Amino acid sequence: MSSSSARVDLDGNPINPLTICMIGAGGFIGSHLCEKLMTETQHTVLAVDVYNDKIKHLLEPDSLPWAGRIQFHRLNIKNDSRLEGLIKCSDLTVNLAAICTPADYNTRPLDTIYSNFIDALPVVKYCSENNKRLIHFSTCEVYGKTIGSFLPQDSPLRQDPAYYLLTEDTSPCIFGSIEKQRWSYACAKQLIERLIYAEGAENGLEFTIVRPFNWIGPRMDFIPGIDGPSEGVPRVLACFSNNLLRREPLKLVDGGESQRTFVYIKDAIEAVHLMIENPARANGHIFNVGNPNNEVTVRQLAEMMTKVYSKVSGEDSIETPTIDVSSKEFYGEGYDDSDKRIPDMTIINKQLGWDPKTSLWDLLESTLTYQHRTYAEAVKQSIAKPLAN
Ligand SMILES: NC(=O)c1ccc[n+]([C@@H]2O[C@H](COP(=O)([O-])OP(=O)(O)OC[C@H]3O[C@@H](n4cnc5c(N)ncnc54)[C@H](O)[C@@H]3O)[C@@H](O)[C@H]2O)c1
Ligand SMILES: O=c1ccn([C@@H]2O[C@H](COP(=O)(O)OP(=O)(O)O[C@H]3OC[C@@H](O)[C@H](O)[C@H]3O)[C@@H](O)[C@H]2O)c(=O)[nH]1
Repeated sequence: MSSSSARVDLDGNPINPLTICMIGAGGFIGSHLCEKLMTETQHTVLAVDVYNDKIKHLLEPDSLPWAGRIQFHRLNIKNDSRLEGLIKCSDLTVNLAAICTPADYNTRPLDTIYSNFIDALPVVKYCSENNKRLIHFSTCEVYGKTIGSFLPQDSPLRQDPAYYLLTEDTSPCIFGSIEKQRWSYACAKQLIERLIYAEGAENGLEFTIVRPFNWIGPRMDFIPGIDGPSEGVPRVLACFSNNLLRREPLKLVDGGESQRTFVYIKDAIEAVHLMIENPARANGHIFNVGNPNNEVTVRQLAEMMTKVYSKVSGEDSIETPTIDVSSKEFYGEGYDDSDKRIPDMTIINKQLGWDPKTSLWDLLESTLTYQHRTYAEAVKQSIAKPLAN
């Protein structure tokens, strides 16, 4: 659908075309957000990233209906003076750039802290100094562990939502000790949130902070040895997809007992779209964006992915579909985990009327269909190659 000038916001006001500086546009979330903005709006995107593989289909050929509304700028925001100019000539900046894979948090803690805090500082400063609106991507991980996880195992209070529901304005943020470097990411994200909030309070920065709760879907991370390093460890969707494609057991870290709520990327992108086009309702807010109805343990996720993959690939599952590994073996020293993450949806529902729609089974079915179509042949060839040599 192409938009017309008749599009209106949630309060009935016409939506004017915006120029959006999107930093990290070449990543998983960025690629879906660019796609949405190109196909359903008249906004222009200045797409900033060091990579563009995931948005190549939007950049060429020149005959695409949105040609001229998306420009790719290959730059590293760590050290590029062009950044301020791009922010200055935009109405809005969306900052997605970050190191955000848990395998990096305890093995590259310095890069993680620099990427999530230091590198975001100039973005906040340029937005504040030039009176530009900022939508900054934080994380659900700022909540850390739940209060409930510190109660005795048999305490009935563990069942009380007050002890596990994560609410933007009231929940505490509970991290592990300093040598649990897993929390360096969460801590850096929390400090940049606090800085953005302070820029709003002292200097009038118009901001929105997004806390994503495990958004998943096509183009998430990479398949090791196919479109990423063989030894790389992506997030769980890609790890399990890789295992399924290679017909290997899925590895359950520390028994797969941690719980997550997964939201379909396309539902989540709807929420960001609403934030972009409804500044009066989104400015000054922190929003959880997740799907509380899609809660599973990691073990249940593995079991469901195994079933769904069998259905979409037509292959029977292997005899031992999962194996247990310790977190030390899988991630190395200094790993720790969030126990449970249920987003409170009250604020985003009240401000933007947003609710997630897609069930976990349905989102896995469309995602694993994509994974199978995109990677199965390449994985088969990469497995066959060493034998042929
Ligand atoms: N996907 C999720 O479920 C999730 C959950 C919580 C938080 N987040 C946050 O959302 C944001 C986007 O996440 P994603 O899943 O799309 O990750 P991603 O890794 O796919 O995308 C991040 C993009 O930023 C780019 N980037 C990083 N550093 C850069 C730099 N210095 N200069 C230019 N580009 C740089 C990377 O090349 C990458 O394309 C991150 O801030 C992340 O912390 C995502
Ligand atoms: O092969 C695997 C991979 C992962 N896991 C487990 O699966 C769970 C989810 O792991 P993910 O790699 O998807 O990442 P997490 O949910 O822990 O954090 C992520 O989500 C929030 C974002 O801020 C970050 O992008 C990232 O930190 C963890 O408990 C992890 O230990 C496995 O059991 N096996």
